[in-house]
Amino acid sequence: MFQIEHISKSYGKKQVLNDVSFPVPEGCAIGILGVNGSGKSTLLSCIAKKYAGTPDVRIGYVPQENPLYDELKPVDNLRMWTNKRKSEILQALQAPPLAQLGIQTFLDTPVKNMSGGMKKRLSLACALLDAPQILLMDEPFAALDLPAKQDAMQFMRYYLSLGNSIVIASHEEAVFQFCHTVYLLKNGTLFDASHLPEGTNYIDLLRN
Ligand SMILES: Nc1ncnc2c1ncn2[C@@H]1O[C@H](COP(=O)(O)OP(=O)(O)OP(=O)(O)O)[C@@H](O)[C@H]1O
Repeated sequence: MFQIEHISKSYGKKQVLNDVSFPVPEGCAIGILGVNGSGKSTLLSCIAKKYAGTPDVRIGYVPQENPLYDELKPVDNLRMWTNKRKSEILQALQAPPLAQLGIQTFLDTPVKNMSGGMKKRLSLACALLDAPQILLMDEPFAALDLPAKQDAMQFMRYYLSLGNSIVIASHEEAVFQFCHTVYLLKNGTLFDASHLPEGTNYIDLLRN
């Protein structure tokens, strides 16, 4: 089990994260829930920065906005994220878990001609190239239609079944149905919201 430890972040005088720590058990999905501006994206990007290049764990990060270069085709975008050679990337795209994303079906399409769903899949592939054990996903379902959401969830379940873990930041209630642990991020602190009192839901939790 990996432990995320002591993440703090301020912008000027405003403290967004106050010594946030939480465990990431293998094979588990962890949801970070919070209202707009509560610091979800800040938390994921701080985790990605803090543990980049550490020998203890490999972490992949899929930011909210796609990190792709519009003029480039998929393989050239993927090359920006790894030391792998082009032939190794093409090989990786054909093996699980990357094969599940179906990037091979649009290898000749420049990013500027892709749909939102294709861009999301390619962004995910960028984060997965170096076989991370923990995947940080910021609003993974934003702008996806219902079938694409279902495909994304199916992929995430498969990725978890390999013993990997996912930390998801979102305000979509549906995301949390398959999360093993859900935290509410409020005033810079995480509260365990995995077991809601009877009769309450996540919207009540966010409002209070
Ligand atoms: N680069 C920055 N400079 C100054 N303040 C920032 C910066 N980035 C974020 N903030 C502020 O930090 C707080 C947390 O922002 P963040 O984007 O992490 O929240 P969020 O929970 O991900 O929001 P949303 O749900 O709207 O995506 C907000 O008040 C935001 O205005």
